[in-house]
Amino acid sequence: MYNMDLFAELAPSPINIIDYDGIVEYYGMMLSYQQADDYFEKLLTQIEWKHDQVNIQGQFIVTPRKIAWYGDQPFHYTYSNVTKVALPWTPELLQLKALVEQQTGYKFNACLLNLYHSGDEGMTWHSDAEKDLRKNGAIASVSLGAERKFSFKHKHNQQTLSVLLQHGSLLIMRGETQSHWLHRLPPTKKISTPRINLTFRMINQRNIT
Ligand SMILES: O=C(O)CCC(=O)C(=O)O
Ligand SMILES: [Fe+2]
Repeated sequence: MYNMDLFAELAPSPINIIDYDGIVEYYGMMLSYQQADDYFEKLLTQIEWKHDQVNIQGQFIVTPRKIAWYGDQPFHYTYSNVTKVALPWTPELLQLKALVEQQTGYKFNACLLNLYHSGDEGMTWHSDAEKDLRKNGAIASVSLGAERKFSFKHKHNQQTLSVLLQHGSLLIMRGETQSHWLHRLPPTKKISTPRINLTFRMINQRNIT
């Protein structure tokens, strides 16, 4: 019998967003709408959200966006010149991690979460290639809440491509994507509701206190 509460069926094969210099696969909805709503509510209240602190060209900036960093061990993760230490997994994060690993076939040992309170908040062009991350490791991105546009820009030819990240969807960036492409979450006036994003990552094991 078809059960609406089961995890939504994935497209038989994910759609590749970029055709060269890396692989970005959009799987569409990984969770049913109800499950996505439930995870959104739980993560919103249970995650230890903190405003992100970044240091850009000597300027210490506190972002309106909130973040959290979780992992198998107290991994250190430094980006924008600020180091974060991973908190232990929550049950919901472990469930989502297991699901993502099952769907993608990759293993992850840490997760960076972002909370964008509205369309006013986004993330500027960057690639996720810090030395703490496994080189060319896969990064799996789960989206919950407001549907937002996610864009890629090639570092040399400036080609730009975008995908809409649905509530409960899964996207994976792998291969040489981070070496050749930047990505961003553009701010938009059209959206006033919040979005949570989880990026499951593979941190090098030596990055422990
Ligand atoms: O919010 C997103 O979809 C992307 C977040 C991102 O690129 C990051 O955390 O590195
Ligand atoms: Fe990123």
